Amino acid sequence: MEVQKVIEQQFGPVTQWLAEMPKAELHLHLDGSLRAPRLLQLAAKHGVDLPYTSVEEVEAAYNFSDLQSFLDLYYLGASVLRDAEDFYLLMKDYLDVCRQQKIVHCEIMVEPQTYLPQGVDLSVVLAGFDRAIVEAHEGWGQSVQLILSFLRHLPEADCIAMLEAADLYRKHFCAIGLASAEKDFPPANFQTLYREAKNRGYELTAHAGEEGPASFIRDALELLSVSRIDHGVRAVEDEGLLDHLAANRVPLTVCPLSNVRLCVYDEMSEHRILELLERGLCVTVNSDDPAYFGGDLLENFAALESDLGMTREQALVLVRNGFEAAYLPSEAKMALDEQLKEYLARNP
Ligand SMILES: Nc1ncnc2[nH]cnc12
Ligand SMILES: [Zn+2]
Repeated sequence: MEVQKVIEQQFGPVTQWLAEMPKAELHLHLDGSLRAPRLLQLAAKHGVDLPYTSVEEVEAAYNFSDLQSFLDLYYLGASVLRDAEDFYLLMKDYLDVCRQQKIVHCEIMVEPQTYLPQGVDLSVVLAGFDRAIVEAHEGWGQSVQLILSFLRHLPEADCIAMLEAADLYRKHFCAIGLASAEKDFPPANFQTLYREAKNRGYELTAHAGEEGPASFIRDALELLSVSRIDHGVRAVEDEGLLDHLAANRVPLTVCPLSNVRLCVYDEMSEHRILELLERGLCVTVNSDDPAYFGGDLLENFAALESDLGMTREQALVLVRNGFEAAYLPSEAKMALDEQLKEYLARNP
């Protein structure tokens, strides 16, 4: 079926309006965009033994009880990525989604520590990524930035060693981030890493307040000096923090489908994203790990429309927040706003 028909049948009117609207996605782990068919293809190519043999078996396994139960399969999946062609295909598949869903600017989390057990060097990873990024940029003007994301279940010293190894490739990354298991690995453990990254001129973001408490969001802001928070939904537990986030327009890159699939909320109807929006926080919508959580960016917006009654006005503010929160110079943000204005003039 052609894409337009699928959109009309699957989505409500607000999401249909969003489908062709220029948008940004700021919270996307590239390993989390590795879909079952590609996963199986690469596993076969490299002779990697996985506990599944069909797309159906892979998707049946994606039934999570918490963040760790997801991470176990996520790192297993990423272990099939071995050579530059694999990384090219991984990036190309996601950038094709960007083209289909009108994600005109994306900021993608890359986690080189994940590939070290397989002996894959950052130069191999970036060679594959670069080829796909150049093709998408030249092909349809895709704007892409990479975030060098660290794994917080590993010692800080290992993260600093990776930061130093990435010095050779500094120009490829706009920011650093901090991902993986949150509860036992607080922001306070990574102060030297963040200080070193700041000295190198990186923008700073970190996952905080996904499974961890609101105090981790405060700590990420105060101890790590981050300018953006990935997830941050548990800020709702701290009124003073909500006031601070709103007053300072600190962006939260929220991932609704992820939060339900990882049991942060039992149901989408319990999600608080629209309350945060109405309170003046700079919340944005993102897909996190779309291959695992049942939807790309547009499906995340669709869930807000169907389960929370997101209005057109709210949808537009969420899209504008995505541009505001991007790690882009102001001229580039103005160009995105211009594209949005043109779309709105044609599709009021
Ligand atoms: N939702 C998530 N939280 C923490 N680390 C992640 N890595 C990939 N997805 C993640
Ligand atoms: Zn994430």
